[in-house]
Amino acid sequence: MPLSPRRAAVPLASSEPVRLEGVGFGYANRPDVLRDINLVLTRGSFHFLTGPSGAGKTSLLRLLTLAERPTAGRLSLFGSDVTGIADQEVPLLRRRMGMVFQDFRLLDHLDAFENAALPLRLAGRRRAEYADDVREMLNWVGLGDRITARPQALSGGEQQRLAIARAVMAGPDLIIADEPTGSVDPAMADRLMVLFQSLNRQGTTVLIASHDENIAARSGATVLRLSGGFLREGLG
Ligand SMILES: Nc1ncnc2c1ncn2[C@@H]1O[C@H](COP(=O)(O)OP(=O)(O)OP(=O)(O)O)[C@@H](O)[C@H]1O
Repeated sequence: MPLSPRRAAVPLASSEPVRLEGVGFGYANRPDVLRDINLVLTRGSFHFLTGPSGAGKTSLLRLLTLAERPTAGRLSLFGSDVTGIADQEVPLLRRRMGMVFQDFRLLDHLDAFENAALPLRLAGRRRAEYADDVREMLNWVGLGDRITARPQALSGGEQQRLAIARAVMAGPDLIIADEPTGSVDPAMADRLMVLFQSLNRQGTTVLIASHDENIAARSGATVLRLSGGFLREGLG
């Protein structure tokens, strides 16, 4: 098995990492993208978010990672109402999340090891404590021989795997991943799913947005579907 991320010893403040009540969202001067979204992700749940291109999957994830604020309704994370949270309060909350973005957002001046180790460094851990774990994780995602490579020297698929390694490295309470297997082949996609599932079994709440309804169905996770701005459960 891949990893045994050291989870924080502190108990979770809430058994509901995510709660949306009547949440709406729209970009300026455009029709609303999300309407009356009601969703609770309980601790240790695993959900896929599907829906056609443009349905609002990324927009919903951007609300959850606090890159955007709802234009209606109420959003709570880890038991706190964050609907109107101030920007300066966001980084601390984000430390409890592992985020995989569609454009990866790796740091170009850091090599693969340092990128993957970033959440551990931010958590104040010492390199000697985490170096073996980081190497083990990079091996697991197939980057064992690319440890000293900078992101710009990695292929799209390798960057995606590195972004996932970074997101899961510190054993976050909540993983929010946007098309995390979009740039890898099916065998690697299944391997990466094992990583998410292994963390999920340890209590991490996982939400993955994906076009790939096959991988969603195979995962056995609850599937949520966005269509016309509304959310419903189930495939198709
Ligand atoms: N920054 C923005 N400003 C204005 N409109 C936006 C912005 N980002 C997205 N949109 C629009 O919001 C709608 C939802 O986009 P979003 O990226 O959330 O969909 P998606 O389901 O993630 O799509 P995809 O599967 O193609 O990534 C689309 O109509 C899109 O054009």
